[in-house]
Amino acid sequence: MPVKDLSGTKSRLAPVLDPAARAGLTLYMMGRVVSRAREAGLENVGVVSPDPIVLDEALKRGATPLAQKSRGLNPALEEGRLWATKNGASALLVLPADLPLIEAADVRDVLAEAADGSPVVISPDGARSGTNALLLRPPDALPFLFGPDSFEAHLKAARDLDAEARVCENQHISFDLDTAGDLAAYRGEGRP
Ligand SMILES: Nc1nc2c(ncn2[C@@H]2O[C@H](COP(=O)(O)OP(=O)(O)OP(=O)(O)O)[C@@H](O)[C@H]2O)c(=O)[nH]1
Ligand SMILES: C[C@H](OP(=O)(O)O)C(=O)O
Repeated sequence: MPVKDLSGTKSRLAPVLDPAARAGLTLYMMGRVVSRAREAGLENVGVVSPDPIVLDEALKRGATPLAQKSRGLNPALEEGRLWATKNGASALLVLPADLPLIEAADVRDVLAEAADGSPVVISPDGARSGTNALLLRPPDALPFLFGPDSFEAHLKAARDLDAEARVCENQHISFDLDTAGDLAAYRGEGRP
């Protein structure tokens, strides 16, 4: 799980939340995603971040803190991938921190999609433009192409590599909390 520096996190929410609230929201969401991932039975959860407060929270939640040395999301994920392969992982699941509706059953949904040996499973965001979960088996099955239109980019990379990619449509995973509109929708669900 990649988590940005708390001072820069959730910048699209700046019009509606002050910096402390954006940091608090990020810590809350990441802690929750770590716990749900562990509940789903993932053997090892690693959190890659340059932020010591994030890494401390990761440790408290039972994840392995990975101090990010590079800059940017995809390089951060490469650091996570290196950690996973060094530890003998047969598969790697990338989950962002900002999935406030995710439950253990949703994580299991993604894992189940790969149960018959499919090397790539992708869960898109609600607009089908972003990638909200990416399961790779083995961990180097695809390059990381997070950023604008990453859903299509990951599908294309799989096609180019002749790797079968499954799409896991999951309502909870499709909801990433990015904008003021997302925050309003989240609050509308009666969430804290
Ligand atoms: N370690 C690390 N994680 C990142 C980086 N950039 C984004 N992330 C994480 O990647 C996931 C998706 O991030 P985004 O939605 O692009 O960024 P965000 O900070 O949540 O929101 P914005 O600032 O509004 O883009 C979140 O878990 C982020 O914390 C980075 O440079 N390093
Ligand atoms: C990084 C990006 O996430 P978003 O910024 O769209 O939440 C993506 O899904 O590739």
